[in-house]
Amino acid sequence: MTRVAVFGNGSWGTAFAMVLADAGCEVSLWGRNAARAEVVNATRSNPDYLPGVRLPDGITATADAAEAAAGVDFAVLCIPSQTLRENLSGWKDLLPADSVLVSLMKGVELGTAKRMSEVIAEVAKVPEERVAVLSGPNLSKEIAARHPAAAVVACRDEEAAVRFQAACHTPYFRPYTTTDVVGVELGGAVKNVIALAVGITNGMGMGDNTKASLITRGLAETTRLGLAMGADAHTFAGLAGMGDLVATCSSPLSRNNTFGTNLGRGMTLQEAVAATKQTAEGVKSCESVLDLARRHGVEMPITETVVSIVHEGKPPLVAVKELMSRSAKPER
Ligand SMILES: NC(=O)c1ccc[n+]([C@@H]2O[C@H](COP(=O)([O-])OP(=O)(O)OC[C@H]3O[C@@H](n4cnc5c(N)ncnc54)[C@H](O)[C@@H]3O)[C@@H](O)[C@H]2O)c1
Ligand SMILES: O=P(O)(O)OC[C@H](O)CO
Repeated sequence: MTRVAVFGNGSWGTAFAMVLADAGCEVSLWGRNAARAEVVNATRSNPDYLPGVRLPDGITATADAAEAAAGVDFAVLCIPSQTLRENLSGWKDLLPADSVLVSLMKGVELGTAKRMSEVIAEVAKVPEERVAVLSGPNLSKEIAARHPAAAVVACRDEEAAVRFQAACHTPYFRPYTTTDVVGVELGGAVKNVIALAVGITNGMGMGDNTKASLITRGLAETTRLGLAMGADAHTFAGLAGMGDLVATCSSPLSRNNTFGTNLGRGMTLQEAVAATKQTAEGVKSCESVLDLARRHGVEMPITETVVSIVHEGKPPLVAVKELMSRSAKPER
C-alpha cells in the first residue's frame, strides 16, 4: 500500500489527505498542534478547518513529524509558503531517501523569490526529479464535499508524476501530469494575486466585465512571466492556469478573493488580516511575484497595482484609475 505523509492539517492539507485516503493510500496527517491531532483521531473530523466533514479511516493524525514520515513513499507539504524553509529544515532528515516530496503550496518565497519546489530541493538537498507539485482549481471545501474536480501533477521526472497521479486519483478527483513544474507553480501563485485584484474591484462594487478583464489580462501577465522563466505557454491555458484563475476569482470560498473584497470595501490591511482566519498566500506573495517579475524584466501591471494597494496604502480607486490610464497597446 502507498504510504503518504501530509505535513499541514489546515483546510487543504486535510481535504487532500481525504483524497489520498479515498484513493487507497495509508495517510499520516501531521499538524503542529498535538491537541488538534488528538481531536482529529478521536472524532474523525477537523472542526477547526473542515467542520462537519467526516474523515476516512485511512487517515491518522499526529503532531510527531518522525512518526508521520516513517516509511513514506510521498511527503506532501501543505503549510503557508513563507514557513516552508524553517519547517522543512526540521523534517528533511526524517524522510526516506527515495521518497518524493510534493508541494501543494501556492506561494513564492519573500526575499529569495524562489518557487516552493526550489525551496524544497535546496533545503532537503534532493534532486529536482524527487520534487513534485500539485495545483489546479481545488477549493478545499468543494474537494472535501467530493465534488468532481481536476488538477495537475508536475515533476521533472514524468514517472514520479505518474506514480503520484495514481496515488491521488479518485472517482471525484482527476489528476493530469506534466513536466512543466515552473508553469504549474507560477499559475498557482499568481492567480492568488489576481484574485486579490478581482476581490478588490468586487468590494468596490464593480461587476463581471471588470472581473473577466482582470482574469484575462492576469493570465496574460502570468504567461509573460512564465515564458521568461522557461515555462510552457500551454500550461497557462490549463488547469493550473486558467482553471485555477476562474475558480479562485469566482468563488466566495477563496480566501484571497475574500481578502481583496474586504480591502475594496474599505478595510485597512490590518483589519483585513484580522478578518482572515486562514492562509491568503497572495497577500505576501504579491511582493515576491513582483520581485520575480523585476528579476526577469517582465511587466506585470496588475500585480504592481495589487502591491501598491496592499502594501503601499494606495487607495483602490486611485490605483484602478492609474491601471486603466496606462498607454494604449496591442493585445498580447
Ligand atoms: N484551501 C484551499 O482551498 C487550497 C487549495 C489549494 C492550495 N492551497 C494552498 O495550500 C497551502 C496551505 O493552505 P491551507 O488552505 O491549508 O491553509 P490553512 O490556513 O487552512 O492551514 C494552514 C496550516 O498550516 C499550519 N501552520 C501555520 N503556520 C505554521 C507554521 N509556522 N508552521 C507549521 N505549520 C503552520 C496551520 O496550523 C494549518 O494547519 C497554501 O499555500 C494554499 O495556497 C490551498
Ligand atoms: O482560498 P484561496 O484563495 O487560497 O484559493 C484556494 C485554491 O488555491 C483554489 O484552487
